[in-house]
Amino acid sequence: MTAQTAQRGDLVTVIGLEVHVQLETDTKIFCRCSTEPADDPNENVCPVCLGLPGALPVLNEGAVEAAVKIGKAIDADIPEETRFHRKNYYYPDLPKNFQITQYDEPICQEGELEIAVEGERRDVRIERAHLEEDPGSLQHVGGSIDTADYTLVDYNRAGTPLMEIVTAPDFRSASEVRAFLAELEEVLEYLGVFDAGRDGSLRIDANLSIIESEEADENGEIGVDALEAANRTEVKNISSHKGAEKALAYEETRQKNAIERGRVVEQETRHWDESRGITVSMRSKEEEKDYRYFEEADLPPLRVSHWKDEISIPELPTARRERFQSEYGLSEEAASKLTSTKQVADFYESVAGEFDPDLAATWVADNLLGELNYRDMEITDIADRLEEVTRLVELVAEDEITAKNARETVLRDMLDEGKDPDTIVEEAGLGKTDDDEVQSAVVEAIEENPDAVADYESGDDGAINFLVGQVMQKTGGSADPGDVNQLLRAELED
Ligand SMILES: Nc1ncnc2c1ncn2[C@@H]1O[C@H](COP(=O)(O)OP(=O)(O)OP(=O)(O)O)[C@@H](O)[C@H]1O
Ligand SMILES: [Mg+2]
Ligand SMILES: [Mg+2]
Repeated sequence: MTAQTAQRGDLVTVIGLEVHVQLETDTKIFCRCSTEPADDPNENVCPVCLGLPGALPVLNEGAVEAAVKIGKAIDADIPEETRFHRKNYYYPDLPKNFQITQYDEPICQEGELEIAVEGERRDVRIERAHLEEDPGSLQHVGGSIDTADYTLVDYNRAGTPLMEIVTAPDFRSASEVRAFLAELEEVLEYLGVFDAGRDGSLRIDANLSIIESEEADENGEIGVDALEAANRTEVKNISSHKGAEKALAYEETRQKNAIERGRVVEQETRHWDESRGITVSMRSKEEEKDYRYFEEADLPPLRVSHWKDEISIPELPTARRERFQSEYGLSEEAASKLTSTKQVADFYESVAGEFDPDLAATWVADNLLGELNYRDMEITDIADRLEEVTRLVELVAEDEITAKNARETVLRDMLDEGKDPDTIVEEAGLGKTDDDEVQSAVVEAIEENPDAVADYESGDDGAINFLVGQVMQKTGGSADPGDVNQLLRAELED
């Protein structure tokens, strides 16, 4: 970082994230209540997740399995043994007045995640990732958190398994944060431990501080002492990538303005108010000692050392992206699109295995994803119809229908009307017309349009397009326009 520009150039933005990921398990982390979205508030609850006195937690094996998968994916150290602690705080979303979480022996330590920023790859360090229970959710009625008339409490969410992933303060801009969140979500979905479509499944606390560039060394690196000494704010209540970007941009400007005016940035917890697009001060930052962490005596320490050998994870997006380029000769852009979710990548590979990889790429990346996107759908919405899509690609590969008809009629009707490709081809008469029929349409078009023929013969090459149009009309659009063009020219030569 060189201090060439005045004032603002002298300040470095430092960001670290705490990302709370809801793990996809059937039941909650310490009881057997369902994690499915419920119709009514306080429906999926029991003495354990309501925190009634005397109720005892039992750890959900599925949550630990998911945590180990995440640990392997971020190349974290998974210790011999992991423990749970009580983090004490008083707030209505948590009826026990403590949250069962992990403290100094979390299930994952010191991992990393590779991201690409402006074409350059680099690692973001993950300090730790630990398991904990989600608190209940609060609904503020008649305003925001600081202005509401009253607040309703819903414990359906209480006890949903969470993985809190804590990054090192390695980000220097909101766009790096965006790249990280996108990559993280992709990885989590590949692992099958997370559903991005679920409301509130990813919630972010964003920590931001502004540090004078004099604190940085010649490589722009800022030392641990300076990072620790800096006053940071922690912005809570961010539930989307967009929200994170906006909240960080707001916070960056707010802190820089304060510094430029000679004011001190308070170390505090702030709340992101999505509807107003601002962060508001909530409280001074609580310190570790405020939480009176102590060991959760109701849960014995858990030996996890052997789990990592027994649990396997699939090929991850970055590796798969690279393999798609080398194995199928795809561009980086196509490979990225085709690996954006595991389902898309798996489907691409099944199609590429049967037909030409390039044709498969056009069909999956451009046609299918394009039409799905237009309809606000995902590949998972047509999971049971992928065989039909493969059949459609086969019809094109075997030259039974034109690519244009396949794309513009068959695929669209498949998605809009739920019919299978063969039925659509038959009903709409899209099967490629046989050569005789095309040939006689060519002869007819020439006989019926002497003016266009005369124009063509006197050197107006454009007149051929009119004749092509006539033939296409006669064959109901099922002839190949390029072939028709050739046939017309050949016929007119004679
Ligand atoms: N100078 C800094 N500027 C911005 N972020 C920082 C800075 N120093 C540390 N951080 C980030 O702050 C976060 C600290 O999270 P951690 O969960 O360890 O502590 P906490 O926020 O105090 O605890 P809690 O879980 O109770 O919120 C990390 O994401 C880290 O990268
Ligand atoms: Mg934290
Ligand atoms: Mg925090």
